[in-house]
Amino acid sequence: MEALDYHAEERRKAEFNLDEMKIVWAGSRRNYELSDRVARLVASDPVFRKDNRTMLTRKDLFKDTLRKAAHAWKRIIDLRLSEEEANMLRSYVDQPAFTDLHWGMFIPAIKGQGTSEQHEKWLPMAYKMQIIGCYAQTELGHGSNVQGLETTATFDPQTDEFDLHSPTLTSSKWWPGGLGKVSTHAVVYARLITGGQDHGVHGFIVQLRGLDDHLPLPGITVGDIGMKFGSGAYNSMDNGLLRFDHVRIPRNQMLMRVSQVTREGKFVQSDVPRQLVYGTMVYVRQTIVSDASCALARAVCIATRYSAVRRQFGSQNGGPEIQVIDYKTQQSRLFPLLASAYAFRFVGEWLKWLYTDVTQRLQANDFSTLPEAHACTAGLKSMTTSVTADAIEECRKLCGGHGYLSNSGLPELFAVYIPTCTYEGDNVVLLLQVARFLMKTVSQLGSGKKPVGTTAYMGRAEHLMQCRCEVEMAQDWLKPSTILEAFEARAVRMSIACAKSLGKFSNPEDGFAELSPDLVEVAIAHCQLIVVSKFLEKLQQDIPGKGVKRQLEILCNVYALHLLHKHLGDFVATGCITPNQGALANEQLRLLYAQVRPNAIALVDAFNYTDHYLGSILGCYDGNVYQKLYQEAWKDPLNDTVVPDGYLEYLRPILKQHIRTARL
Ligand SMILES: CC/C=C\C/C=C\C/C=C\C/C=C\CCC(=O)SCCNC(=O)CCNC(=O)[C@H](O)C(C)(C)COP(=O)(O)OP(=O)(O)OC[C@H]1O[C@@H](n2cnc3c(N)ncnc32)[C@H](O)[C@@H]1OP(=O)(O)O
Ligand SMILES: Cc1cc2nc3c(=O)[nH]c(=O)nc-3n(C[C@H](O)[C@H](O)[C@H](O)COP(=O)(O)OP(=O)(O)OC[C@H]3O[C@@H](n4cnc5c(N)ncnc54)[C@H](O)[C@@H]3O)c2cc1C
Repeated sequence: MEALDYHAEERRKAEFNLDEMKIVWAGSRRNYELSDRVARLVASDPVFRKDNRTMLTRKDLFKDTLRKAAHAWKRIIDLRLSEEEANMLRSYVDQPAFTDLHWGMFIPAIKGQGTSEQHEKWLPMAYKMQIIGCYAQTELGHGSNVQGLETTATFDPQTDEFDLHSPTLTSSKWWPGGLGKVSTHAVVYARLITGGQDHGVHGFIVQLRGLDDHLPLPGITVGDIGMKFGSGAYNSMDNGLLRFDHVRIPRNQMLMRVSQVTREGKFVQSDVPRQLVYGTMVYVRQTIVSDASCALARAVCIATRYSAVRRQFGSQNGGPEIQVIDYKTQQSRLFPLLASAYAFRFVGEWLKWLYTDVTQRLQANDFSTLPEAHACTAGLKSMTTSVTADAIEECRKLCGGHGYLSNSGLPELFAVYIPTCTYEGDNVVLLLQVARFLMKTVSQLGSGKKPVGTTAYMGRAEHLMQCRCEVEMAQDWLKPSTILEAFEARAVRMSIACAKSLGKFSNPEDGFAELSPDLVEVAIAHCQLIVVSKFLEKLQQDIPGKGVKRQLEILCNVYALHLLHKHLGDFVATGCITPNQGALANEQLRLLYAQVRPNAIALVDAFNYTDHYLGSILGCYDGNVYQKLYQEAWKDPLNDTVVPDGYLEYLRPILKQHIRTARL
């Protein structure tokens, strides 16, 4: 018997080859096949069930997380999965866990900042999970300001050891994931002190718990920091606190790629830039951009599928009501988010390439592209996560009342996702880093130093400052060069205007602080330009499959023109376009939405998410929403009994009070 599919008609409308689009989304046929296989493996395994987790107490949720992590590890070993497959498996398990930090930060920190001897000693144990580690940087008093950390690591030449100490309450490590209850080790960031001199913040490998009894080692106080936002969600993670009372570690546990301390206690700064101490954050910010596209795609998939099932108003002669996806307002809220998911996917792919490139250069002692890699990872992490967090909430609203049900999957997705705007660098703080980079680039424009990479457009500032947009009809906005020039002109004009305003301050730092809200806008304009330009570059590639490239062109235009519409004030105020050209862009946008409409369901099918991973009744593949909602309601523990617990103690006395009152 053929399976019921409420979306069958929608799927028939698609004007492109879905299988080829799935490959574009996955990045390659190989990636598609790998991720499809691993996603199904997880979905079919009862241990990875997650539909009940919002009902669990914190302790039960945490134990469930440990069970899943142990089972995942067993599957990884038994099936001899590669590192890439293992990472995929953990991400499809879809439950924040200590393993994210062990594999995502502890190991990369040792790899990036350790020497080859340190790699040889620590990495084999970490890869086999004989030790489990976390990334302990943030403190109670300081997170963004890494240079303000207070934990000290004082070298003692007598014993050839460092003495780790938390001198104040605010120096307590606070937030590291996996620290609270699991990690046996941590990379701890502390101020290095030798011979009474402070050499700033460096990383140290520190054992926290006994490998036999899991008890904290002498001098170490460690625990969980408490419940976080939402039920379920990030509470599966043991974000922790940590204090040191003169804990001793051997000298060779300082990560010594960037700087060294000799046996005599001499501090040696190698020719590697000190910013490499921040290298793990650059790596993780890059992964967060790709993850943003996944989270956004997930929310959009749920909202799109539900919008095609949900009908409201407009029944004629007893016929069906209108699918809410056919309302223009629904399309104008939903389709830009769909386009953004694809845009973030492609910029994430490009950022991965940039990161790989900078890593190879660093190995060859070429540090020239490090500032750009920092600016790109910081800016794109900030922009994509802010958009995604807002988009998940928008998708909830697009699903009306049912979006607020836990089993829509959206509340939990939101709760898990939103800290991404804060961790790995507060989004505003990171945009200010991008702005610094841009202001520096502008200040060097007259010096003959040609801007390269993502700021190459600034080298054409003279043209971009006075060029005029040539759009006369709505369809003129479909020309890639017209779109690109409008975004470049807006970014360069905003940058130069800010640089000029900064020049009016006698103290540049005062100016930077005063103008920081404008500088944030400049950074956003630059990041949006990067995303638009990388989407356009993607379209230059050979993309096989009937109609696939055409759909991507439509999505790229939707992405760019919705931004133009949203930030019309910037584009018009900087004289990049006229108000009439802005209106034509909006007209074109409406036409584009009509082209997306028949393909919408297939465009979200291309994400290839299993129902398990989506975790949403509203987004399930077959669209059988109402029956599933009805069945699911009966599974709620409140429905275990017809009359609720507490009736006799609390309800009945109130309900019966009129009888007593009447008797009085
Ligand atoms: C299998 C699993 C796969 C993936 C999972 C991955 C990960 C795990 C999952 C999720 C993550 C979960 C939790 C998150 C964990 C954390 O949150 S860890 C803590 C993160 N903390 C931060 O991000 C702190 C943010 N603050 C900073 O980064 C910096 O302090 C600052 C950049 C804001 C400022 O630093 P300062 O030292 O004060 O710098 P400055 O004076 O402003 O700048 C000096 C120069 O250095 C340049 N620079 C700054 N940062 C970097 C960098 N990272 N890389 C390269 N260069 C950098 C800056 O541009 C300045 O350059 P100049 O040329 O202008 O001198
Ligand atoms: C779920 C979660 C997991 C985490 N995991 C880890 C982990 O594994 N390891 C770890 O070390 N840390 C971890 N952290 C800590 C995280 O990295 C920090 O919270 C983050 O870097 C932000 O720093 P903060 O908390 O000090 O924010 P603050 O800097 O105190 O920010 C507060 C406000 O001040 C503003 N602000 C701060 N500085 C400036 C400025 N210069 N200019 C303008 N505005 C400014 C910010 O925009 C924000 O609005 C985690 C945090 C969370 C929420």
